Amino acid sequence: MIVTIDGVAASGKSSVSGGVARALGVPYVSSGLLYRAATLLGLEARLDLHDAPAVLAHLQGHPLRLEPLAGGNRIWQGDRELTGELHSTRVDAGVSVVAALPEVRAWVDAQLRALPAPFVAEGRDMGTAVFPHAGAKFYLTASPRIRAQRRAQERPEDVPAIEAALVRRDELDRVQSAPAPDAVVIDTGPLTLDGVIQTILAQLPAQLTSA
Ligand SMILES: Nc1ncnc2c1ncn2[C@@H]1O[C@H](COP(=O)(O)OP(=O)(O)OP(=O)(O)O)[C@@H](O)[C@H]1O
Ligand SMILES: Nc1ccn([C@@H]2O[C@H](COP(=O)(O)O)[C@@H](O)[C@H]2O)c(=O)n1
Repeated sequence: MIVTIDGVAASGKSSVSGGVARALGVPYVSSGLLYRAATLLGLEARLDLHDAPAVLAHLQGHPLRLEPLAGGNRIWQGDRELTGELHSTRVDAGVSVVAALPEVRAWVDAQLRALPAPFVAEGRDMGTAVFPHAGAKFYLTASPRIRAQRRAQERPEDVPAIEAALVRRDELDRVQSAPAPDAVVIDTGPLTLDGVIQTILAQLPAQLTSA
Protein backbone atom coordinates (compact mmCIF):
# COMPACT_ATOMS: atom_id res chain seq x y z
CA MET A 1 0.00 0.00 0.00
CA ILE A 2 1.34 3.41 -0.99
CA VAL A 3 -0.27 6.79 -0.16
CA THR A 4 1.14 9.83 -1.97
CA ILE A 5 1.14 13.36 -0.56
CA ASP A 6 2.45 15.94 -3.03
CA GLY A 7 2.25 19.71 -2.91
CA VAL A 8 3.93 23.07 -3.27
CA ALA A 9 6.96 24.10 -1.19
CA ALA A 10 6.36 24.36 2.56
CA SER A 11 2.71 23.34 2.22
CA GLY A 12 3.15 20.89 5.09
CA LYS A 13 4.01 17.73 3.17
CA SER A 14 6.61 16.34 5.61
CA SER A 15 4.68 17.20 8.76
CA VAL A 16 1.41 15.85 7.37
CA SER A 17 3.03 12.72 5.92
CA GLY A 18 4.64 11.99 9.27
CA GLY A 19 1.28 12.28 11.03
CA VAL A 20 -0.55 10.13 8.48
CA ALA A 21 2.26 7.54 8.51
CA ARG A 22 2.24 7.33 12.31
CA ALA A 23 -1.55 6.85 12.31
CA LEU A 24 -1.20 4.05 9.74
CA GLY A 25 1.81 2.50 11.47
CA VAL A 26 4.02 2.76 8.37
CA PRO A 27 7.09 4.89 7.46
CA TYR A 28 6.96 7.94 5.25
CA VAL A 29 9.39 8.65 2.44
CA SER A 30 10.64 12.18 1.81
CA SER A 31 11.67 12.33 -1.86
CA GLY A 32 12.77 15.96 -1.45
CA LEU A 33 15.58 14.85 0.87
CA LEU A 34 17.21 12.95 -2.00
CA TYR A 35 17.12 16.06 -4.21
CA ARG A 36 18.38 18.19 -1.33
CA ALA A 37 21.24 15.78 -0.56
CA ALA A 38 22.25 15.63 -4.24
CA THR A 39 22.33 19.43 -4.22
CA LEU A 40 24.42 19.66 -1.05
CA LEU A 41 26.97 17.21 -2.47
CA GLY A 42 27.10 19.18 -5.73
CA LEU A 43 27.60 22.47 -3.89
CA GLU A 44 30.31 21.03 -1.68
CA ALA A 45 32.13 19.64 -4.73
CA ARG A 46 31.75 23.07 -6.42
CA LEU A 47 29.99 21.50 -9.40
CA ASP A 48 27.99 23.49 -11.92
CA LEU A 49 24.52 22.37 -10.79
CA HIS A 50 23.27 22.58 -14.39
CA ASP A 51 25.88 20.02 -15.49
CA ALA A 52 23.86 16.78 -15.45
CA PRO A 53 26.71 14.34 -16.26
CA ALA A 54 28.90 15.89 -13.53
CA VAL A 55 26.12 15.87 -10.90
CA LEU A 56 25.13 12.30 -11.74
CA ALA A 57 28.72 11.01 -11.79
CA HIS A 58 29.30 12.62 -8.40
CA LEU A 59 26.15 10.98 -7.01
CA GLN A 60 27.17 7.59 -8.35
CA GLY A 61 30.57 7.97 -6.69
CA HIS A 62 28.99 9.15 -3.40
CA PRO A 63 25.86 6.99 -2.96
CA LEU A 64 23.09 8.26 -0.71
CA ARG A 65 21.04 6.14 1.67
CA LEU A 66 17.57 7.31 2.68
CA GLU A 67 16.24 5.97 5.96
CA PRO A 68 12.45 6.34 5.88
CA LEU A 69 10.90 6.36 9.36
CA ALA A 70 7.47 7.49 10.56
CA GLY A 71 9.17 9.83 13.04
CA GLY A 72 11.27 11.65 10.41
CA ASN A 73 13.51 10.70 7.51
CA ARG A 74 17.30 10.59 7.74
CA ILE A 75 19.78 10.53 4.90
CA TRP A 76 23.36 9.38 4.82
CA GLN A 77 26.36 9.54 2.51
CA GLY A 78 28.56 6.72 3.76
CA ASP A 79 28.97 7.26 7.51
CA ARG A 80 28.10 10.96 7.33
CA GLU A 81 24.54 11.98 8.18
CA LEU A 82 23.43 14.85 5.92
CA THR A 83 19.90 15.33 7.29
CA GLY A 84 20.57 18.39 9.46
CA GLU A 85 22.33 20.27 6.66
CA LEU A 86 19.62 19.99 4.02
CA HIS A 87 17.14 22.72 4.98
CA SER A 88 19.52 25.64 4.58
CA THR A 89 18.87 28.69 2.41
CA ARG A 90 21.69 27.74 0.01
CA VAL A 91 20.30 24.24 -0.55
CA ASP A 92 16.80 25.74 -1.01
CA ALA A 93 18.25 28.09 -3.64
CA GLY A 94 20.00 25.35 -5.67
CA VAL A 95 17.74 22.34 -5.31
CA SER A 96 15.28 23.17 -8.11
CA VAL A 97 18.16 23.39 -10.59
CA VAL A 98 19.34 19.89 -9.67
CA ALA A 99 15.76 18.58 -9.62
CA ALA A 100 15.23 19.81 -13.18
CA LEU A 101 17.91 17.42 -14.51
CA PRO A 102 16.14 14.39 -16.07
CA GLU A 103 19.13 12.14 -15.25
CA VAL A 104 18.92 13.05 -11.58
CA ARG A 105 15.14 12.56 -11.55
CA ALA A 106 15.56 9.07 -13.02
CA TRP A 107 18.20 8.28 -10.37
CA VAL A 108 15.95 9.50 -7.53
CA ASP A 109 12.93 7.63 -8.92
CA ALA A 110 14.92 4.38 -9.00
CA GLN A 111 15.91 4.84 -5.33
CA LEU A 112 12.28 5.43 -4.36
CA ARG A 113 10.85 2.51 -6.32
CA ALA A 114 13.36 0.17 -4.67
CA LEU A 115 11.89 0.89 -1.18
CA PRO A 116 9.65 -1.79 0.33
CA ALA A 117 5.96 -0.79 0.65
CA PRO A 118 3.86 0.02 2.63
CA PHE A 119 4.70 3.72 3.06
CA VAL A 120 3.47 7.27 2.62
CA ALA A 121 5.51 9.06 -0.10
CA GLU A 122 5.75 12.84 -0.18
CA GLY A 123 7.14 15.21 -2.79
CA ARG A 124 6.04 16.80 -6.04
CA ASP A 125 5.49 13.93 -8.49
CA MET A 126 4.83 10.94 -6.25
CA GLY A 127 1.24 10.54 -7.44
CA THR A 128 1.91 11.42 -11.07
CA ALA A 129 5.29 10.02 -12.18
CA VAL A 130 6.76 7.80 -9.48
CA PHE A 131 3.81 5.89 -7.97
CA PRO A 132 0.93 6.42 -10.42
CA HIS A 133 -0.80 3.28 -9.05
CA ALA A 134 -0.80 4.47 -5.41
CA GLY A 135 -3.86 3.52 -3.36
CA ALA A 136 -4.68 7.13 -2.41
CA LYS A 137 -3.28 10.48 -3.56
CA PHE A 138 -3.35 13.96 -2.02
CA TYR A 139 -1.98 17.36 -3.09
CA LEU A 140 -1.44 20.14 -0.53
CA THR A 141 -1.61 23.87 -1.26
CA ALA A 142 -1.67 27.11 0.77
CA SER A 143 -1.04 30.72 -0.19
CA PRO A 144 2.62 31.82 -0.36
CA ARG A 145 2.06 34.25 2.53
CA ILE A 146 0.68 31.58 4.86
CA ARG A 147 3.47 29.18 3.96
CA ALA A 148 6.07 31.88 4.54
CA GLN A 149 4.57 32.76 7.93
CA ARG A 150 4.76 29.11 8.99
CA ARG A 151 8.31 28.71 7.70
CA ALA A 152 9.43 31.91 9.43
CA GLN A 153 9.06 30.00 12.71
CA GLU A 154 11.99 27.80 11.65
CA ARG A 155 14.26 30.10 9.58
CA PRO A 156 16.20 33.29 10.37
CA GLU A 157 14.89 35.22 7.31
CA ASP A 158 11.84 37.50 7.49
CA VAL A 159 8.43 36.62 6.00
CA PRO A 160 8.75 38.67 2.75
CA ALA A 161 12.17 37.14 1.95
CA ILE A 162 10.90 33.62 2.65
CA GLU A 163 7.76 34.26 0.60
CA ALA A 164 9.80 35.48 -2.39
CA ALA A 165 12.01 32.38 -2.23
CA LEU A 166 8.98 30.06 -2.01
CA VAL A 167 7.30 31.69 -5.00
CA ARG A 168 10.51 31.34 -6.99
CA ARG A 169 10.89 27.67 -6.02
CA ASP A 170 7.21 26.98 -6.91
CA GLU A 171 7.85 28.51 -10.31
CA LEU A 172 10.99 26.44 -10.94
CA ASP A 173 9.24 23.27 -9.71
CA ARG A 174 6.07 23.87 -11.74
CA VAL A 175 7.00 21.32 -14.45
CA GLN A 176 7.13 18.38 -12.03
CA SER A 177 4.63 19.63 -9.45
CA ALA A 178 1.00 19.17 -10.39
CA PRO A 179 -1.82 17.23 -8.77
CA ALA A 180 -2.50 13.82 -10.25
CA PRO A 181 -5.93 13.76 -11.93
CA ASP A 182 -7.12 11.37 -9.20
CA ALA A 183 -5.57 13.31 -6.27
CA VAL A 184 -7.63 15.04 -3.58
CA VAL A 185 -6.45 18.69 -3.44
CA ILE A 186 -6.44 20.19 0.08
CA ASP A 187 -5.99 23.89 0.82
CA THR A 188 -4.20 23.69 4.18
CA GLY A 189 -4.46 27.47 4.77
CA PRO A 190 -7.53 27.36 7.02
CA LEU A 191 -6.58 24.06 8.68
CA THR A 192 -4.34 23.16 11.60
CA LEU A 193 -1.69 20.53 11.04
CA ASP A 194 -3.83 17.96 12.82
CA GLY A 195 -6.83 19.13 10.80
CA VAL A 196 -5.00 18.28 7.56
CA ILE A 197 -3.93 14.88 8.90
CA GLN A 198 -7.47 14.02 9.98
CA THR A 199 -8.88 15.21 6.63
CA ILE A 200 -6.57 12.78 4.84
CA LEU A 201 -7.18 9.88 7.22
CA ALA A 202 -10.95 10.36 6.81
CA GLN A 203 -10.62 10.02 3.02
CA LEU A 204 -8.45 6.92 2.91
CA PRO A 205 -10.15 3.82 1.55
CA ALA A 206 -11.14 1.45 4.37
CA GLN A 207 -8.76 -1.26 3.15
CA LEU A 208 -5.80 1.09 3.68
CA THR A 209 -6.66 2.06 7.24
CA SER A 210 -7.36 -1.54 8.27
CA ALA A 211 -4.24 -3.01 6.54
N1 LIG B 1 -1.80 23.14 8.57
C1 LIG B 1 -0.76 23.69 9.20
N2 LIG B 1 -0.97 24.63 10.10
C2 LIG B 1 0.07 25.26 10.71
N3 LIG B 1 1.37 24.98 10.48
C3 LIG B 1 1.64 24.03 9.58
C4 LIG B 1 0.60 23.34 8.90
N4 LIG B 1 1.18 22.46 8.05
C5 LIG B 1 2.51 22.61 8.20
N5 LIG B 1 2.78 23.53 9.13
C6 LIG B 1 4.12 24.01 9.51
O1 LIG B 1 4.65 24.60 8.31
C7 LIG B 1 6.05 24.37 8.26
C8 LIG B 1 6.37 23.70 6.92
O2 LIG B 1 5.88 22.39 6.96
P1 LIG B 1 6.68 21.20 6.30
O3 LIG B 1 8.14 21.34 6.53
O4 LIG B 1 6.00 19.94 6.71
O5 LIG B 1 6.38 21.51 4.76
P2 LIG B 1 6.96 20.81 3.46
O6 LIG B 1 5.91 20.92 2.42
O7 LIG B 1 7.45 19.44 3.77
O8 LIG B 1 8.20 21.78 3.16
P3 LIG B 1 9.34 21.67 2.01
O9 LIG B 1 8.61 21.66 0.71
O10 LIG B 1 10.19 22.88 2.14
O11 LIG B 1 10.08 20.38 2.29
C9 LIG B 1 6.41 23.55 9.49
O12 LIG B 1 6.83 24.43 10.50
C10 LIG B 1 5.08 22.92 9.88
O13 LIG B 1 5.00 22.65 11.27
N1 LIG C 1 9.28 14.62 -5.77
C1 LIG C 1 10.06 15.71 -5.69
C2 LIG C 1 10.50 16.19 -4.47
C3 LIG C 1 11.30 17.29 -4.44
N2 LIG C 1 11.67 17.88 -5.61
C4 LIG C 1 12.62 18.99 -5.62
O1 LIG C 1 13.32 19.05 -4.40
C5 LIG C 1 13.10 20.32 -3.77
C6 LIG C 1 13.05 20.15 -2.28
O2 LIG C 1 11.91 19.38 -1.95
P1 LIG C 1 11.11 19.62 -0.59
O3 LIG C 1 9.96 18.68 -0.68
O4 LIG C 1 12.04 19.33 0.50
O5 LIG C 1 10.67 21.04 -0.63
C7 LIG C 1 11.85 20.88 -4.42
O6 LIG C 1 11.84 22.30 -4.41
C8 LIG C 1 11.96 20.34 -5.83
O7 LIG C 1 12.85 21.13 -6.61
C9 LIG C 1 11.20 17.41 -6.80
O8 LIG C 1 11.51 17.96 -7.87
N3 LIG C 1 10.40 16.32 -6.83
